[in-house]
Amino acid sequence: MSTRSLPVLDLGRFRAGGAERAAFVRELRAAAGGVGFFYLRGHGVPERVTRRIADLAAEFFRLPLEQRLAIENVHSPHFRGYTRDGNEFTGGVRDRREQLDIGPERPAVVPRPGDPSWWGLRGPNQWPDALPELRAAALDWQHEVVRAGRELLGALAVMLGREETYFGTWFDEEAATHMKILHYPAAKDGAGSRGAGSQGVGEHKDYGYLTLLQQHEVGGLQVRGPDGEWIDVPPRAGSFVVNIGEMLELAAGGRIVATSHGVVRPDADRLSVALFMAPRLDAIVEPLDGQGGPGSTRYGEHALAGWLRSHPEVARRWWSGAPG
Ligand SMILES: O=C(O)CCC(=O)C(=O)O
Ligand SMILES: [Fe+2]
Repeated sequence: MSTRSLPVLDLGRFRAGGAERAAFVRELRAAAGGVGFFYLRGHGVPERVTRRIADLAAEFFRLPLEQRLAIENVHSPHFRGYTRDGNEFTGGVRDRREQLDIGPERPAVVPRPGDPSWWGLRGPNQWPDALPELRAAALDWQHEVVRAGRELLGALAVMLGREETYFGTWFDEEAATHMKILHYPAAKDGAGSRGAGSQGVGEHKDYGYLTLLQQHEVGGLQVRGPDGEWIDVPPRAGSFVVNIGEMLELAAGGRIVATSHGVVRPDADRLSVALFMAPRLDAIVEPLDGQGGPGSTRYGEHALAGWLRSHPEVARRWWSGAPG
């Protein structure tokens, strides 16, 4: 285990312009091109919004199991809703976490012959009847964090020598933004360090562009450093943890990296809320200047493959004919 810690970047400096902005872009280059993970403050998301979602997340996971299961994701072809502890897989191994997946609130696409299957990811969410205030709080949080994420994408574009609006094309109102509310139950069996049975969520890379993560008091998140060592990412009040996803690594021609990370089972209950900034499902993500890495990728195909891998029950029930 490494004792190094991740850099803390202040997005307010980018907004300030001039020398501050230039300094921010330099720090961003070092952070995004180095470990690929950093803390972000100065993001402008009000504390009222982060506190509210934290409180409601805790309340949601305290609801009786049958109320959580009333919105289980097996009822949704769009992988929306609740996943019970142990029903998600990473690297073929069961994760020990429960979660609520919330995507953009849109009507399902009525499929026509020849339509690509990934359009089926579009559709409505499932919301808990027993906690009606969660809907507004989640959408409010999402709205605020997306605003910060867009600003950061603008800074990354500048860092890559492009206009601030460079990534905007695929991030219009059809963008496949996704939010996940997570609970890692305390490991009562002492499994909370790396080794057999310690997987809160297994080692993975995120598949979109950027992830902004709000963590509460209990840690457990670890990232792979450049030398393969695990670096602890403890919660920092008022900061989000940001990491680069696979599609942004591709879009940036490999100049910034998507870093592997995972969560070890904590010894006390851990809550986190993640926002995955992702482009439209029909986006064709291409390397900047045609440089480096694999060729262009259709985001919808990439995202669907990930969902099918991690949620086999939903895959069996709704997607048995889909390419996988
Ligand atoms: O809960 C966390 O801290 C990380 C979650 C994560 O990496 C993910 O869901 O992709
Ligand atoms: Fe992740």
